[in-house]
Amino acid sequence: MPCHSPLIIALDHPSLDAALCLADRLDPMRCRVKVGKELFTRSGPDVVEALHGRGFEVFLDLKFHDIPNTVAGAVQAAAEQGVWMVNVHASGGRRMMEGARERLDRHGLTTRLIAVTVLTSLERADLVEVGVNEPAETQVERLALLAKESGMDGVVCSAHEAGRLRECCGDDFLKVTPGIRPRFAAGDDQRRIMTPGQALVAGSTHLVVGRPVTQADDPMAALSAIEKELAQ
Ligand SMILES: O=C(O)c1cc(=O)[nH]c(=O)n1[C@@H]1O[C@H](COP(=O)(O)O)[C@@H](O)[C@H]1O
Repeated sequence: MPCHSPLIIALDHPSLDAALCLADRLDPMRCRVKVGKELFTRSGPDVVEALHGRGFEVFLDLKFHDIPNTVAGAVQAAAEQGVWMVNVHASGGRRMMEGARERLDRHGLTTRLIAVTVLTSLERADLVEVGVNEPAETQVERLALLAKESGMDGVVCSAHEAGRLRECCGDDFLKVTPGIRPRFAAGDDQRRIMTPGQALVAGSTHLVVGRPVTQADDPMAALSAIEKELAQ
């Protein structure tokens, strides 16, 4: 059964056992799960298979960024594992994104393909240091429009930019927003943050939540508290 919740829980755990231990405390009808770089580098495809076996839809968050041929192959490999969603960096450029799209289409793979715009941990001063002399929201909009033109199903952005992207890219274009901090949680290393309720109102289609759930004494209770915030 497909999951209808907008919540994606980031399983940023150092081992397969730790990730599955957390997954076993969650309900696949009430959230999807995200497998990122650390977990995948340690556990490989086994973790994806184990999560599928437990009924979860998986967002494989490896943020591919390389020459077009390499990224197309990596995206295909991810999609062939049956993951629900995979991502690349929009700053890899049009030909990289188009190549990934074309590869999925050619093989009839329906995995959602999205592009990261500007990481939610970056603020103005960080962008200036890497040569981007514009506000984050301007760069996010530029990369989102490029991602849309290049055939992406949506983008990763902060909820602060979701509303503007709804206007320029449409409702159907996915806005997957990390940097979500429920009222009860700390900000950690995130910079462009919002509460779950505010993020949905702002135009996010999916909310990525990690530490506020995974580090909670009772992860399912934390998830319930977020659902309650969303219902308000
Ligand atoms: O692509 C992502 O998921 C991502 C993009 C981004 O801009 N910012 C961001 O935090 N993420 C991921 O979202 C998750 C956020 O985790 P918490 O900060 O613990 O809620 C982490 O797994 C990050 O890798």
